[in-house]
Amino acid sequence: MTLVIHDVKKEFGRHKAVDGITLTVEKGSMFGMLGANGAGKTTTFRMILGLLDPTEGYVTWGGSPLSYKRTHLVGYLPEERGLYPKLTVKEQLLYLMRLKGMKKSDVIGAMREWLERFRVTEYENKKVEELSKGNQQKIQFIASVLHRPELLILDEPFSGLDPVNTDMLKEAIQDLQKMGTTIVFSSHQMRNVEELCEDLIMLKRGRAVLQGNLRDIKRSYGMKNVIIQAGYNLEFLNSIHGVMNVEKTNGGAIVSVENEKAAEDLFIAIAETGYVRKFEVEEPSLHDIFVDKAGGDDNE
Ligand SMILES: Nc1ncnc2c1ncn2[C@@H]1O[C@H](COP(=O)(O)OP(=O)(O)OP(=O)(O)O)[C@@H](O)[C@H]1O
Repeated sequence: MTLVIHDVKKEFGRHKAVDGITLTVEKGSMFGMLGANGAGKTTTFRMILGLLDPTEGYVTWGGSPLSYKRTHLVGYLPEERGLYPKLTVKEQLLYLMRLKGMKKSDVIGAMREWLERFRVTEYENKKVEELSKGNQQKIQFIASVLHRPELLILDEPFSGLDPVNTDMLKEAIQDLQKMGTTIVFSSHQMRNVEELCEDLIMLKRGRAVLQGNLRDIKRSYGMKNVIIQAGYNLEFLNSIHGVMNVEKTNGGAIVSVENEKAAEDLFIAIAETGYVRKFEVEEPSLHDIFVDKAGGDDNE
């Protein structure tokens, strides 16, 4: 089973929310969908799920579109969390999983395993509205995976979770991947994306500004960070061609450069100036790449 998104566009009136995205997600992989607010992530998820029809192009899972008839194949954690506040956790999960065609006894068994895993067994018979936001989110996550979907779509799964719960959820997601689930998720927390996914797409105004394997992207990305330790003021480096930013640190600076050539020029400049205790060229973080590519308001 492969998820295929082929030259997909979605227009709302004259507004192009998604403007020609093509990507493939192989079975069992974890794929990151990144982009600033309004870049088109949720709209793309809704088209994958068959909740929205593309204006152009197509989306398929295992060769055909996901319609309501194939809803048991997919799990979805929507961005706007939508549980029924007056139902208990058990009633809620029973209701949602019956819609997916699951037997009551199977739902109860799987639910108890998940509640235990997320350390919330005491909430089984509590109304959803009585739970904290983070715990509601755990329940909603459970609702998206209880029926063991082949394809799991997670829209901002970590938002609103504390660090302990974030780690718990991360582990659960990784375990699902190990079991063969194909996972597509969005997150504004780049650290989580770096930890979890191998491949990604970065959207800006509905278009891909970057796409591919995360490690390849980092390696081939021109921009680098140079970590320097030297006992004198390094602000003069600002005037070197290709230097984007000089951030002072304790005993030195972190200098962002446009390419490796600029790093070389830096090296020569400071070696001529005085003693250098440390000079290290680092690949950019995904955060740096995001700000460089998907941030800002320019029309690249
Ligand atoms: N039903 C709709 N009608 C009109 N415009 C819409 C509709 N849904 C989304 N849009 C617009 O499409 C664009 C993309 O929205 P989308 O929700 O896909 O972005 P996103 O990347 O998920 O953003 P965020 O990170 O804020 O969740 C936005 O400009 C949004 O206003």
